[in-house]
Order: sequence, then structure tokens, then C-alpha cells
Amino acid sequence: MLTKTLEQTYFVIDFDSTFTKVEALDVLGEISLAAHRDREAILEKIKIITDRGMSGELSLAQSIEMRLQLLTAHRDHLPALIETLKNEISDSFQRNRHFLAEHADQILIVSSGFKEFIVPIVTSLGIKEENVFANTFVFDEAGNIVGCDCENPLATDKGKVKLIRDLNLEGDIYVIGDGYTDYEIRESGLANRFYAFTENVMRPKVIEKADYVAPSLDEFLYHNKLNRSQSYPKSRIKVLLLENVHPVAVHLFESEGFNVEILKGALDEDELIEKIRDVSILGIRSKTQVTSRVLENANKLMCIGAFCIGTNQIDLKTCTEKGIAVFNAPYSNTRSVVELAIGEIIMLVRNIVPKSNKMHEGVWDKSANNSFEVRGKKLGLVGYGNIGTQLSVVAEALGMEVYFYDIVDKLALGNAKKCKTLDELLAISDFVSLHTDGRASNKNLIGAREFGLMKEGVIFLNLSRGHIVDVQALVEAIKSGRVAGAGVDVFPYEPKTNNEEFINELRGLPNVILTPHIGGSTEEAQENIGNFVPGKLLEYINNGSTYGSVNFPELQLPLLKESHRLLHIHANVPGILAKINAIFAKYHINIQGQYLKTNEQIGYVITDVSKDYSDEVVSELRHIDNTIKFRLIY
Ligand SMILES: NC(=O)C1=CN([C@@H]2O[C@H](COP(=O)(O)OP(=O)(O)OC[C@H]3O[C@@H](n4cnc5c(N)ncnc54)[C@H](O)[C@@H]3O)[C@@H](O)[C@H]2O)C=CC1
Ligand SMILES: O=C(O)CCC(=O)C(=O)O
Repeated sequence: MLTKTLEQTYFVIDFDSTFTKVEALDVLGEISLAAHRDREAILEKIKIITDRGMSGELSLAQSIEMRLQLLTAHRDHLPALIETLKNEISDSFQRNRHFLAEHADQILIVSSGFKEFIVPIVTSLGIKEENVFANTFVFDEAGNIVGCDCENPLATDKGKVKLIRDLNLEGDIYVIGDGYTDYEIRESGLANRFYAFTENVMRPKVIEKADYVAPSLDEFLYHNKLNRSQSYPKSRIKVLLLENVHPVAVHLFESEGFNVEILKGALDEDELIEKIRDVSILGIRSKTQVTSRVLENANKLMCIGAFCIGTNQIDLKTCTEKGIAVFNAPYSNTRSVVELAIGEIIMLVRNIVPKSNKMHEGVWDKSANNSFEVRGKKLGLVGYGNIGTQLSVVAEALGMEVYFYDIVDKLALGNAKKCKTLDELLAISDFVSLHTDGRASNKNLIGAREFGLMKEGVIFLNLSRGHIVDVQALVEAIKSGRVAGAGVDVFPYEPKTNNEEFINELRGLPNVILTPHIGGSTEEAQENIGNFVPGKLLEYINNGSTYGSVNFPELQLPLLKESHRLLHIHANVPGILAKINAIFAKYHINIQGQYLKTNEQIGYVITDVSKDYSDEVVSELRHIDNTIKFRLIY
């Protein structure tokens, strides 16, 4: 029996596609029809019937009957179905199992599905068996499922309405579900609110009827100020991913329940200013310029992921001042750049591009003139970081002699030789390849003077950043023959999308390979980046860890267990830690763990405390002078 108390709220929750991610009868069909030769066609029919039933196009009785006929299922199929469903419980229900158990007396599962599989699933999360209202199967003597218990109101149209009316519950009723039959309870006047649950499916006809749309159970709990597993529902946190980042990244954010928007191209400053206002997590590649003007309008922004190596497109100083953590992927695409550089050096020194072009015009020009091996030639690397060093190793394996110049004293790998000055390197090299970072001071690092120092007939590559080379000087050097071949992947101005024309003085020059900034664009690299960067951003959002951040003090934090974590970002001035701890002392709060790291601009203090503390503590922490950002996670 249900315990009914006045002023009580009942939570009426649907099962299929709400409590679980799937429709159980669809899954049962996959099991029962596993060996059927028309399996796919029948499953498709079942899905269509399910959807038509859910959106109110078919009567419920019709939909159940039609599906059961098509299923040809047996009692022996049920254990496999239950096993599958256990792994398909909706993420936000899994996360909030404590809510379900804590409010077991008030939670009713009301479904036109079947108790035989619903009860084992929902009771595993603490829901009471007697609070499950659903149909039951009818079996024949051989154990085949041949129908359902027709006496049950849930097997009939408006069955949920009839059931709730018969229960005669005293108190408020909130319905959470994805289907039209869930809305009908509200329509009948029996429920106070209907929450359209969209974590697994979105049914426009249902959404338009809802009092609220709940993309997750967290959202429902947040909306009703009920205890929940997340301090703030992720569905309220907007993630904006630009420049066609790999789908794996989109999936990672979506599966955590974030509200994700993706755009194929980059946005210009004004467009980004418009978009950024309600964005908390921004993902970009190399083209999007995150300027101080953009950041001025980014008051919700918590972190930025550069889905690439370079972060020169981001105003890091302003990000730090505003407490926005920036992460990149320092290693994921390095190998791809190295392979392209090697390929281009070989193609250029063999004069393959003009030869290939001629062949396409029908010209057979077999000759060894101006074609050389790379073996024994001197490769000069400007910048000996992650890419420069890797290229050094691979080039040596091909028999090249490697020289490098870096502004930082770097360990020479293999037999590579360090040059004391850039001029020395340029004068000695047969091939010059640029691999410096894109800091502003590297603008026009290679100009007319530097080309003048290079050997006659040098092969020149820039796969680093466009502004590092004075393009007009390169054009002159190519025309004069000083540079015999060039591979250029990066340009001072690059088109924002694939629809924009590429305009550059290098177009049309002989033995020049032009590529559209694809040094790091391989399937492997993009998938690596697509996993790596969201991993960093999620660690920061979920846990506060900043390990690998390019602008924040780096902290690798332990996982949060049975406590709340308070994260305080402040300007790096003396005395803030003392002020934070004075507040904890004033309110007698026991600190379970505390971490502090600073850099020149900011300090980052993380304090883990037990769950019982008052709102005043949070308010006082937020109002400490020089606080930049404060947040709380649990
Ligand atoms: N074309 C593409 O698709 C890609 C381009 N890149 C670009 O390649 C470049 C190198 O990347 P990583 O090796 O990962 O960077 P890194 O940061 O590991 O190495 C850069 C090195 O350049 C050195 N350096 C900086 N300024 C210098 C100067 N003026 N003279 C000599 N050395 C200088 C630094 O000390 C550092 O050792 C970056 O600009 C990056 O953005 C990276 C990946 C893909
Ligand atoms: O693939 C991209 O968008 C940019 C690659 C790049 O230049 C980088 O990783 O720094």
C-alpha cells in the first residue's frame, strides 16, 4: 500500500526511454527475433509502432497488441532483456539513485510496459516493487508471450489517467516522462506539472505540451530544489564547439549531459561576441580568435579547449585575469605534422609537383635534372620543441644530417647538432623547416634578410604559423631561385570556412606545395585530440584539476568523495588563503583537504569540506576582495 500524507508530492515516472535509455519492447524484439530472417524489417516496424504510440498517433492498446504480435517472444527471452536493460538505465537516474531511494515512498513508476522486466530494473535503484504500476504479460502453456492482461487499465487508452485517478493520491503530482500518455495525466487535471524528459528522445508533440522540459533528472531535481548528485545540472551548461572538431568530442560532452552546439566553421569576432554570452565551455581550433573583446562578453565562460597545439589565437592573459582556464592538445597531432613535412621535403627536392602537373597536361619529361635524394642533406630545424624533435629523429632515420636552432637550450636527440644562432642554421641547411610556436614576437622571424642568408636552391617549409614568415619576401626568394621549392601549410590570413576563397601571393608559383592548414589534420590526430581536450575540460569542470592548462596554475586533484569542493580563483595578492581559512574557522568548518597553487597572475585554492555548511560561507568566500571566480562542485 502507498503511504499517503497530506502536502506530499508524488513523482510519477515513466519507464521506457525515461528511466531507461531504450524502449524495452524494441530490445526484446532484438533478442526474440535474433535468428529471424526478416529481423531488421520487423524491428523497424516495431520501432515505428512505438513512436506512433508515443506521439499519440496510435491508441495505446493498438500499439501494444501490434508490437506483441510482431515480437514472437518467449519467457526464456526475459533474463537477457533484463540484463540488457540494467546497462541501459538513463545516466541521470543512475547518478541520482540516492534521490530515488530516499524518496521511495513518493516515487511511482507508471508505465504501459511490463512488470516482468520493469520491477527488477527499478527496484535495483531502490524503488519499491509495490509502487510499480505496469502491465503483465500473458503466456501460453509453452511459455510464449501471447498478449497482456487486458483487465489492467494501463493496457487501455488513457490508462495512465485511469490509474492515477483510481490511486486517489493526496498531494501534488509531478509527472516525468517522454511520451504523450505521460502528458495525458497532466491534461486530465490530475497532475500539477508535466516534465517532458528529453535525455534519450525528443518528441516535439510532447515537448510542446510540457510545463517544463527536463533534459535530465538533474534538471528536474534542480528545478524543484531537491537533493541531487550534481551541484548544477549539466544540461544548463552550454558547450560551443567550433571549426568542425571531431565527433568523438561532441559525443563526450553530450554523454555527460551538457547542452552542446556545434558549428563547422570559425566565427569572426562580432559573431563570437554574440554567441559567447551564455557559453560556459568553448572549443576551437586554430582559426577562431578569442580576443579581449570577445572575452569581455564571456561572463559565463569557465574554460576554453584549443583542439590543436597552438594557443596564440587566444588572449591568454585576459583569460587568466578573468579566471578562464585554457587547455590544448600538445602532442596529439605532432606525428601528423612530421609525416607531412618529410613527405613534402622529398616531393620538393625531387621536383615532383611540376612534373606531376605536366603529366596531367600530357607532357612526358623524364629527366634527373634538379632531382636529389634527401640522404646526406642537411635539414635545419627552427624550433626544437615537440614537432622539431620528432622530425629530427625521423629525418635522421632517412639519412639526413639534422641541425637545429631554438631560443631555449634543448637536448639534441640522436646525432642532431645545435646551432648557436639562427643565422648559422640558415647558412648551413639544404632544407629549412620552421617549427617555432606562434608567439607574437615571432612575427616575420623569416624575412628578406633571412632568405638572403640561406643557400641558393634551399627547400623551405612552414608548417608552424603563417605570421612567422614574411610572405612577400618568400615570394621574391622563390622567384629569384634562392628558394627552389617551398611547402607552406599556414598563412597570415586563412579562410574561415571551406567556402571562402584562398587569396595569397604564393598561388601559382612553381614547385610550391600549398596546403590548407592540414598539417595536423589526419583522422588519427583529430580523434586523439577529440578525446584528449574534452578529457582535460571535463576534469576541470567535474573535479577542478588544471593539470595541462596553458595559463592556470597546474593542480592534479584527487577525486571528490563524500565532500564538497570549493574552488576559489583570485588575483595573486598576499593574504587570500588566510582570508579563506578565516571564514572556514569562523563557521567551524572542518577542512578535509586543501590545495593552493599560484602563478604570476592568479592564485587557485581548492578546499574540500564536509557537506554541512551554510549558504553564508559560500557568500563570504565569493565576496573576498580580489576574488575572480568562485564555484562549488559535488
Ligand atoms: N600546421 C599544422 O597543422 C600544425 C601546426 N602546429 C604548429 O607547429 C608549431 C610547433 O609546434 P610544437 O613543436 O608542438 O611546439 P613547441 O612549443 O613544443 O615547440 C616550439 C619550440 O619553438 C621554440 N621557439 C620559439 N620561438 C623561437 C624562435 N624565435 N627561434 C627559435 N626557436 C623558437 C620554443 O622554444 C620551442 O622549443 C607551433 O606553432 C604549432 O602551433 C602544430 C600542429 C599542427
Ligand atoms: O588543425 C588545426 O585546426 C590546427 C592545427 C594547428 O595548427 C595546431 O595544432 O597548432
